Amino acid sequence: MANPPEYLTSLFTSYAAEPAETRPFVTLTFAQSLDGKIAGAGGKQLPLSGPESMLMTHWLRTLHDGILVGSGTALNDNPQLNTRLLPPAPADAPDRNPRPIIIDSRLRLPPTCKLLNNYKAGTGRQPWVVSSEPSQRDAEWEARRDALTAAGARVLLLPEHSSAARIPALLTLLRAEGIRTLMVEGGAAVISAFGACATTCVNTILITTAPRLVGAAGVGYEMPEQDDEHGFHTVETRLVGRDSVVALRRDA
Ligand SMILES: NC(=O)C1=CN([C@@H]2O[C@H](COP(=O)(O)OP(=O)(O)OC[C@H]3O[C@@H](n4cnc5c(N)ncnc54)[C@H](OP(=O)(O)O)[C@@H]3O)[C@@H](O)[C@H]2O)C=CC1
Ligand SMILES: Nc1nc(O)c(N)c(N[C@@H]2O[C@H](COP(=O)(O)O)[C@@H](O)[C@H]2O)n1
Repeated sequence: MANPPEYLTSLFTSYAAEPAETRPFVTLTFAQSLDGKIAGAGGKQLPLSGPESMLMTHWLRTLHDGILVGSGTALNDNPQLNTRLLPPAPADAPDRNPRPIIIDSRLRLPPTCKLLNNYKAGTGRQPWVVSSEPSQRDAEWEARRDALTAAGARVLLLPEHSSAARIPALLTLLRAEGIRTLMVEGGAAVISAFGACATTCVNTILITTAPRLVGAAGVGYEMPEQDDEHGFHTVETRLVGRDSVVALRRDA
């Protein structure tokens, strides 16, 4: 397959027709177990997605300008967030990788992480690290900023906001920096934070559910009750390999 599957692209076709927005279109997406866990005990990273739905996730990545994770995921998983599982694109094709964006107030992302190594190797875009708490900015923070910048990252500053205003402010900043479409992959705290403002900040929720049970010690997340009046509606339900994939869209 040389292009993303039609059932994915059709989720986003209306975006192109929308007028200029002040925030990116946001897709909140992750893989979970049947009992609603996204990681194992102690945050152990789990291969929940089967090969087919993992491939789908990489196609989904190609449909977004940016891909966002929290510092917890960046430190725990050392992710790559690129599209390396896809068949090679023609040499003259535009870069299909989304820009990795890490929310990391304390700038704990290691300069030796895979995201920065991939950028240097040409297998990923330059990571942006967003620091949002001025109170963290001391000599140590400045040294970490300098080390990350030297390693190739771009460090962006987000003015301090209340907890409820932080995600909207982040989205406004990213749109001003050219991110029109944003895929939010996690982890638990970030999913919960986007979930809490989903009716204004999230356009699409796409959840892959793997047929396994992780147990009570696994890492879960919080979502508000679905409110049909404020419009998240199921627009796709399908089996991808052994996993079920459900997509919800918020009404415009
Ligand atoms: N199954 C799946 O699809 C996925 C699973 N995971 C799993 O999730 C786990 C990591 O989750 P978790 O530890 O919760 O870490 P997160 O990746 O959610 O990162 C949390 C951090 O993000 C920063 N942050 C900035 N703004 C906010 C905000 N408004 N709300 C919340 N956090 C904010 C904070 O860091 P700071 O103070 O540094 O700014 C916070 O500590 C791992 O076990 C990983 O394997 C992760 C992604 C997908
Ligand atoms: N779609 C999906 N399925 C799983 O089973 C997962 N564990 C995840 N995790 C997310 O993907 C990141 C890893 O990405 P790379 O393989 O390194 O590109 C991980 O950090 C989570 O964000 N996703």
